Amino acid sequence: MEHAICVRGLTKRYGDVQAVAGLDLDVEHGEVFAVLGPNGAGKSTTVEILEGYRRRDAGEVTVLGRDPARPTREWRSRIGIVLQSSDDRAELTVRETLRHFATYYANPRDPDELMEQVGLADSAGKRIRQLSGGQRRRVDVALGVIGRPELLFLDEPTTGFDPEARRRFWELIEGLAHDGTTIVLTTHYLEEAETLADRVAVVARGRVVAQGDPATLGGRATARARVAWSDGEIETDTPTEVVLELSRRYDGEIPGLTVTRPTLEDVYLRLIEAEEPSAGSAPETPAEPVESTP
Ligand SMILES: Nc1ncnc2c1ncn2[C@@H]1O[C@H](COP(=O)(O)OP(=O)(O)OP(=O)(O)O)[C@@H](O)[C@H]1O
Repeated sequence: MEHAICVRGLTKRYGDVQAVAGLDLDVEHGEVFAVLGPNGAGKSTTVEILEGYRRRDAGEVTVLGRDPARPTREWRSRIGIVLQSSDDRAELTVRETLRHFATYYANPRDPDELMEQVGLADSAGKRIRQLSGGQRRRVDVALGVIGRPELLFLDEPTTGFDPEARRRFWELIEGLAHDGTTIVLTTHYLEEAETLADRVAVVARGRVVAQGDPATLGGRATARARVAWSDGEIETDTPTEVVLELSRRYDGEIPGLTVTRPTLEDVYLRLIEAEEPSAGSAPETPAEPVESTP
């Protein structure tokens, strides 16, 4: 079967800024795919092109079998989008909002069940403008999934969530993924990507610089382990031997023992640093935005 999303050689320029610079990407049906990258890397631009809300300059793009530059109503109804927050329904209650949006779809989720799932049941009668930032975000997510989309785009979905709300949200996403929804997620939370994503892509300067299973990205699983204890630490390829040796030395329990491998954040930061223009060389783009002449 063809990929849910297929991108080859995608480019997009805004004036002097090359926002997307030859990006390749495949997302399989049913997977959770996280797009990581620093501010300005080109993530939102790419996702907006995939959603059919931004024109590309060049490249081949297929989303659910169609070119998103030529969207149809039927194609749009198969896609759910959660943007970086919207306030336009401020005077309606949560329940009214969900019921209203449910009428747009042929086979919507039940609004009451959905409010329960996203943790909004207690706020059902509140007006949107009375909600906290985190609660509004849950409304956004509920609206993104109410039409049972095959493909769901989530743009930084848990920004502003407290830890408990984030956990509940992750459970909701895991449930959707379990039911077969393909999910594309942009996030700055590495833990979120690690928890939810089957695969991640790291985008820097408009290109994918690494992609794969978050557990093995950038050689993570085979990287040297760090064994630390209260009197020292060592990097090693054979942590078991080191621990056995230490155990003999201490004749039992090793005080303060930890054995760690690079975290996803370690690997991510290394990849991003490698992409930054090296110190002393001239940057490709000015650090400060310059006024473009009309
Ligand atoms: N509408 C626009 N007009 C001009 N430049 C833009 C526009 N949208 C984005 N850019 C520029 O394109 C580059 C990529 O931006 P984009 O929003 O795609 O990055 P991002 O990876 O999503 O960043 P963030 O993590 O901050 O959301 C940036 O340099 C940005 O300033």
